[in-house]
Amino acid sequence: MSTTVEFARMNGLGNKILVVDMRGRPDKVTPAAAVALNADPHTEFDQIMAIHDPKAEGTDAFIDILNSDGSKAQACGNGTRCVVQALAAETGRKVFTFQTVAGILNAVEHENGTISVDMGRPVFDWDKIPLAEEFHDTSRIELQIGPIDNPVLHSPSAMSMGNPHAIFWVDKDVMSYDLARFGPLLENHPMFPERANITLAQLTSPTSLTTRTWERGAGLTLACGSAACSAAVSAARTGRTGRKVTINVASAKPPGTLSIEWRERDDHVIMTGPAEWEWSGRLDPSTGHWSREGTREAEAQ
Ligand SMILES: N[C@@H](CCC[C@H](N)C(=O)O)C(=O)O
Repeated sequence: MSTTVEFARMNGLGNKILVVDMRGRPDKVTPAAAVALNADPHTEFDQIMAIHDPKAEGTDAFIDILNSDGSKAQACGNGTRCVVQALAAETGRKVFTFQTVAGILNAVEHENGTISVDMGRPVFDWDKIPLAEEFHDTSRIELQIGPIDNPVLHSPSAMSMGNPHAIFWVDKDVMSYDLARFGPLLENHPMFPERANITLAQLTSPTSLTTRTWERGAGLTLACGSAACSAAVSAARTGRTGRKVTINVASAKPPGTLSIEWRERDDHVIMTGPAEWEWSGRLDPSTGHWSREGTREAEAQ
């Protein structure tokens, strides 16, 4: 078994993704390798999407997801679109079914290059999100940050999109909040026993929102797909919008949007947006040592 595997540096609206091809091997990308890759400015990332051989009949691959701190994530919308684009380019196929620890995901690449992922059903039960306290209605839970009589952020919607999310609705530009300061406090708040992804959302029209996210295990990111799905669901659940919205991801690079539909017939959330390949290389999944294909840098590594 070779010590190195192929990987691609990709992004979904700027969310930094490493797609690692682990097919045909029994080992995994280790947390130590993830931390080492993230420590290098050339390979720093938000999530690793490790593609493994399928474990269940009818699926194309098992996807193992790691955050940049080496922890595991159950879902990654932007990363899933990157995996679809990589496998579509390799195989010429357009339709894929993946398995993750959170369940089965169906995805399709459209003629215009955008990719739709069926992210499944959101979960609202407090103990499944999970929250530390019982809430009958998780569309608006008791939680606030800032002065007690004038909180900066308060009453988020909580849900699981496979992974835990808290959506704080704000009236001002999402970029005007000090999310780098509040993000870690809220991610690690005792209310979230498995930590949480923290999103600020602003309603910009009856069919559009702007979002900005502090990711569990990765920090401030340029974009987060499962957070955009959660914001869309929260918007519909709290009566702010209908079930189809455009999400303007505030810090996306290049600027861009996601279309989200919380489908009426089965409550599945369908996310549609772009993915972009940047460069490819090889890495050692146990140490994170890497080389870039076709460059001198590769030989120097
Ligand atoms: N960037 C992702 C979400 C990543 C997972 C998250 N950090 C977690 O630990 O739950 C996306 O696009 O959904």
